Amino acid sequence: MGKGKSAAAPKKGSGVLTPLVTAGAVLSLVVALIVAYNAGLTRVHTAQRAGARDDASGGGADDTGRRPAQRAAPARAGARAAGEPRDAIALQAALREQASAEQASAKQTAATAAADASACEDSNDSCGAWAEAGECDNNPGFMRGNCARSCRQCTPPPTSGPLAWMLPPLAGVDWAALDAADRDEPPPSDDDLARHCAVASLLSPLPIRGLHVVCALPSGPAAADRSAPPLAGARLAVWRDADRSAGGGRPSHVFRLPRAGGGARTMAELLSVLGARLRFEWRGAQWQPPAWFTPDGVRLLTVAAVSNRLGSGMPLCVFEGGQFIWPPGEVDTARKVALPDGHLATIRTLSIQPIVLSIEDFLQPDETGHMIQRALPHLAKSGVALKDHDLGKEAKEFRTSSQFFLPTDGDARLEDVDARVQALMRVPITHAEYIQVLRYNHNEHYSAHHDYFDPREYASNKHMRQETKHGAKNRLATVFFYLSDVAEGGATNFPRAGGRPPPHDFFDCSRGLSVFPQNGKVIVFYSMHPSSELDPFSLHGGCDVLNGTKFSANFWLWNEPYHFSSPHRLRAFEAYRAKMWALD
Ligand SMILES: O=C(O)CCC(=O)C(=O)O
Ligand SMILES: [Fe+2]
Repeated sequence: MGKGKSAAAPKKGSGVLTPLVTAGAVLSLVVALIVAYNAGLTRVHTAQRAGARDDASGGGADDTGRRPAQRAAPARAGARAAGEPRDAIALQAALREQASAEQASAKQTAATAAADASACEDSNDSCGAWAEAGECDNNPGFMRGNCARSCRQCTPPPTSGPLAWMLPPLAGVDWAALDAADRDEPPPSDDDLARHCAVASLLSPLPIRGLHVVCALPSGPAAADRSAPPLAGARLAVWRDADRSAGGGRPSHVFRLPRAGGGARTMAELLSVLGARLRFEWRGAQWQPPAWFTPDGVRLLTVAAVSNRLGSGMPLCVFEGGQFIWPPGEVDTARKVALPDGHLATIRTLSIQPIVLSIEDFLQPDETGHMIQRALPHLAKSGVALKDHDLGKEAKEFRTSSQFFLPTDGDARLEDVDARVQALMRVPITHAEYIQVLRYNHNEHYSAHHDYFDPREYASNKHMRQETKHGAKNRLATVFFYLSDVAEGGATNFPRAGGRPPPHDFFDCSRGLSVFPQNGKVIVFYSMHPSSELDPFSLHGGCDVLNGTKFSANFWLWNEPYHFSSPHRLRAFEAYRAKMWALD
């Protein structure tokens, strides 16, 4: 597991925990923590009591136990501008101060990018953290005026040619000359690629949309200037969409980063160059920017962090959708991942389209029984989020199980599972829903559906459209726990696995990939491509239990922070960030 420094320490005066806090501030901190804690639990319990339906409907219902939440919070100490987020939020924000990669890159951009700075700035240091905490939606009046950048209110700069992209173009770069120079350079030899680009395990036999694999080729004399900024003049090889089939294993793009203008000094500039070269698509300001990661999921926040690794021969991954997804490689590719307790789990690719992974050695023997015992007294019939074309139908036409959203706070074993899921997925636990425990009795099932909410299928559902930010925010991945053995039936079936067409019968479990229950088994599947587009091939269902009882659980991770987070999860995220976000 790679290591990196955490983002900069919280600043004094930004509503943040610092060694300088006074006794009064400590007191209000404790009060606010309790308020925030209870507010979170209350919301969840309310949702559960209301029988919140979960999964998208027929041939696609989706699960969520969530309801829009107005945050209750005490007044913030000190002056507060009208509408400024109040204390519980400031506190949540404080615990995550400068937590977001987006914020880090936005700040860097602001320093150097004249292009859109005037139109799109944050006027408060806490904007990024408030945005992470959901305040752009909860408090739009204040936030849009004061935190336009963090709320992604920015409009793209005018496009001025084929290379223009979403972020500021590098001043002084002659793109035409650069293109011509690239064309004139000899392509990298197989030997160079073999020696400097150990990318084989990251590539797949078909495109993985939005995952781009990058390595640095040995620099010629043009890039030997040691005083140059990181990566200025570096020559990169890129496998677009991690696709090894396209060019017979050779990179789809080879290009030099510009030297003029000091090269790409900020992450925004670097992404701008990459976006221009790879023709990233501009999809609107509400989408998160692409992000760089090491192949094992360390988020790289600065050009220095990228440069240091590329320079030492490490291939890197760019995720166009801004969140890490385990590169599936080939079917049967196995990777080891270190979990917080030190032991190694194994991730094995079961399917590439959709991406389905099996996780070995993840749950501990007593944990499955513990989840069942905690959930049992609360189980109630499962619901579904009816799509427009299913309105008027009943949930049981799709799904006949029982369920409970199990809070993890204050339960040491479940807090442990939280920390492990975040470490496994390389996605902050602040992006997670609580654990949805499921029970299927004899003949119970869930017809094939997606776990994501496609806003086009919920046009009449305003809440859903807001919740999904009109498409930019959604469930990214499902970590699925099997909590019991099942004598017969009860498989999870992916009818479109292997690129199959949509099924005619959403209850038919005979096609595609079937994963059979076994106590302690864990799989992961992704509802989004790395580009953050929804993946329709992730269609799946729970097949009839023919003999026995099936207990299982959904652990859903979104591509952005979920609408609330408990103090325990915020702390877990802090620990994660310190280890897995790198500034150099
Ligand atoms: O029970 C299963 O195997 C799948 C359940 C599922 O897909 C869901 O609850 O969303
Ligand atoms: Fe599902």
